[in-house]
Amino acid sequence: MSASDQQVLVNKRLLQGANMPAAGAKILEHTQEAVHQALRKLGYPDEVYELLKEPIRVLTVRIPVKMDDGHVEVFTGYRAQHNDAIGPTKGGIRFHPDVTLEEVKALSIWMSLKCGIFNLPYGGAKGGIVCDPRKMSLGEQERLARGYVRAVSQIVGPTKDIPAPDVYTNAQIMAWMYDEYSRIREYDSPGFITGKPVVLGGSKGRERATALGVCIAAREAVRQLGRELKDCRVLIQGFGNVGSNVASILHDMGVKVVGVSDAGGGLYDERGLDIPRLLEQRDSFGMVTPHFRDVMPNEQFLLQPCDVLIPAALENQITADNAEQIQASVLVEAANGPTTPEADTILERRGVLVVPDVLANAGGVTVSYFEWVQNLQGWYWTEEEVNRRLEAWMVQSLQTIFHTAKTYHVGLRLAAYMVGIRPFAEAMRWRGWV
Ligand SMILES: NC(=O)C1=CN([C@@H]2O[C@H](COP(=O)(O)OP(=O)(O)OC[C@H]3O[C@@H](n4cnc5c(N)ncnc54)[C@H](O)[C@@H]3O)[C@@H](O)[C@H]2O)C=CC1
Ligand SMILES: O=C(O)CCC(=O)C(=O)O
Repeated sequence: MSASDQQVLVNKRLLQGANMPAAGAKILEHTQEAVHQALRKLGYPDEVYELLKEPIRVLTVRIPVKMDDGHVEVFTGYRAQHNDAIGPTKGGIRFHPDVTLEEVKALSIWMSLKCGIFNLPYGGAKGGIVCDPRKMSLGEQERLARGYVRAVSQIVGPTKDIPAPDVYTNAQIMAWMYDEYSRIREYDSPGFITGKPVVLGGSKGRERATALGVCIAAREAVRQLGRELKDCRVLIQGFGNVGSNVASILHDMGVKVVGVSDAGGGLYDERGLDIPRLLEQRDSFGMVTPHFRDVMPNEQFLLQPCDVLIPAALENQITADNAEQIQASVLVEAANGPTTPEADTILERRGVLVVPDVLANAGGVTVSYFEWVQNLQGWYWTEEEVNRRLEAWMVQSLQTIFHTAKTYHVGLRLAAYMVGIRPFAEAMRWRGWV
């Protein structure tokens, strides 16, 4: 990429940054509309929607952190708990400069939908801190992670709300948070958080679980079109926890991965990329393109020839601006919210099969649930057991959504919202809330 191309990208990014509150509000609005539509289709009255359209609890916190140069920086963080009618709430914590309250609220609703689809005994939650960990030392990240736990400690816990990793957070950050929470409570509490290192009670298989679920979803979706995944060319946007593990699993399955990208742009080779080499070169923030000169802008990357496109980065990547030109016939949403509603309409008209995020990427929270169960029992499973259960739960949930879509003559996204939201409406009714 030339220096002027890079400058255009930087300017675009800055502009996107300036628009973040509006983008977050739009995501929340669209999520609310979809939840409303699903509830109406199921025949629930509007008072059910009134309670489900916003999280029942949201906490905004200010976290002072002593930076390495001695000055104190104050970070803003959020925790949104969507609904606790079924059980404690559950969902990841994101460290990212573009985090907004509205985005975190929408993400908490999506977490409820995932838990509903997979019959997990949880409601959804999500956390976020407005920060850029790529520009912070490990010590600064640790102080921020511990400060966040102190700030939200009243509303989280193994029977209240159980966090996990998300964008730019990982097993190390979960370990610091677990340690801080255990110190505050004065007892060891591994069930407080999932996605921990295995030696601290993390589940075997959790690190790859989201990606494994995505690959199973891709395999089953392609079969719906009468094809096999091993005969498809796959393009993956994002090379972090999810994207890189998707690439690794597909490579092991003998599938040709023709493109991968990160925040710096994309790499494409129609003969298939050397995935093991890219995995070795990738850094802890999912960057691999700095090792290459022939890097294309992300906008161009998404339009490259492929059969299956797997967005595994951030929201709003497939939009009305590029949906007409996307070449894939199957799109599997590994990221949360990668497709805008306008793009969804275009893709549906074009006959592209879209497996929605709340179905495709819920392997992560499913194995987080397995981790929590193992922590509560003190009885740990082998990786084979974890993967076998995940495979069975994924296939069952995919079949349920395909079947619901056919029965109600709706698209997969609306079917997923219907299946995901129904348990909350029912639980609230039994409890006498509505
Ligand atoms: N980690 C998990 O278990 C789960 C993650 N997800 C979702 O999957 C997505 C990715 O999450 P992780 O892999 O955990 O995050 P990560 O922080 O490990 O990786 C993010 C990747 O996206 C890339 N990226 C950032 N901005 C980009 C841009 N503008 N264009 C292209 N690439 C860009 C980064 O360079 C990096 O490769 C997010 O939407 C997350 O919410 C969903 C379910 C579970
Ligand atoms: O593992 C979890 O509990 C939540 C993962 C997550 O944040 C997500 O699915 O978006």
